[in-house]
Amino acid sequence: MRWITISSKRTTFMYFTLLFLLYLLYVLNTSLVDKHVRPVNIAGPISHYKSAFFQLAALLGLNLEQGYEYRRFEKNVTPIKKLPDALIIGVKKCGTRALLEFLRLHPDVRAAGSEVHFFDKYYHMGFEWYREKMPPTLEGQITMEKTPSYWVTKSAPKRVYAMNPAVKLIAVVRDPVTRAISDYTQSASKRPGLPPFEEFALLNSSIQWGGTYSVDASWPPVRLGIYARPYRRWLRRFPKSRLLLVNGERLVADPAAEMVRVQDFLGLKRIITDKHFYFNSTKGFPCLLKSETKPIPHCLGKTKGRNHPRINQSVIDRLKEFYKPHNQKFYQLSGVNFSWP
Ligand SMILES: Nc1ncnc2c1ncn2[C@@H]1O[C@H](COP(=O)(O)OS(=O)(=O)O)[C@@H](OP(=O)(O)O)[C@H]1O
Repeated sequence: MRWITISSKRTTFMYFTLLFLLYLLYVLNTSLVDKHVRPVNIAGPISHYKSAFFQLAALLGLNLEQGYEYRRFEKNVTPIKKLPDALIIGVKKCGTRALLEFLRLHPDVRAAGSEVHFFDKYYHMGFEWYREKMPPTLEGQITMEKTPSYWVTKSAPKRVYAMNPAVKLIAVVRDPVTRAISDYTQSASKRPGLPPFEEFALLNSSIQWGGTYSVDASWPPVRLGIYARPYRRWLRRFPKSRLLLVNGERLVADPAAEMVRVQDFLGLKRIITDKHFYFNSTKGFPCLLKSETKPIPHCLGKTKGRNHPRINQSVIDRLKEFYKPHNQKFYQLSGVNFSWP
């Protein structure tokens, strides 16, 4: 009789220990999965129970998996399309494509290949349309998109904020004089016979006040180099800490260093390093080694890194003078001195 009591106590104890272990494994299993980004489906919760059960069985020395994959540390296996977590909002001709291509080396970044133009052209299509344009991402990966015209779209800050007030923003900036020439070079490549840069940059009858030229600030390639105005507009909606300014010149001279800043800002592990870049002297720009182990060289296409026409030095000097106060304003607002000449 006494033996039966002891035996049943032991069984009850074993029973509760097993239940406790099962519970513990279930909690451990579910805590490793972020349910927020998981699509709603019953397969997820069921798989937690399954794996907890198999783990418990394994602890007891039994192999009951019979072809089931061991899923304890597995992240979500169903890629889903999300609205962007981060955006490259500009600036046109400052190296936005290069930045996106560099970021794509990171395994935790997925980006839309082409410019989506949602916040400037297609906002009326709605967020669901926008989400569909995004690549599928796994849990832990961030979704990105780049459209440089967002920088100067007046309604963009408000619209982006409506999508996600916690979104991270990146703007690449470069010396506005070189940026203007780059912008013109792009137009000239599409329209052979376009009058020279100087004719657009300076106003007609521009020799005033004993030889000083007057800059045409309404010409888009010139106007776009006044960074302070759009920057201030973005700062009305987003804190400075959420808008990273990438130095376009450094992105060419030392891409790895600039990518450290970008990865830190996006909360990514520092995976993109100097091992991913080499300087291609024919192209005159850094190109990519797509994988550290099996390096595949890759340069940006022909439309990136074009030869610029030679511009009259006096026009360049006049543009530099023109931009000086605007640059100072921008340095003041951003707290960064880009030292553009
Ligand atoms: N690694 C690398 N390879 C090639 N080009 C590079 C690179 N890094 C920065 N850049 C500079 O990027 C300029 C084009 O800028 P964007 O990509 O922002 O142009 S666009 O607005 O998307 O049209 C492009 O301008 P151009 O030189 O006038 O072609 C380049 O100066």
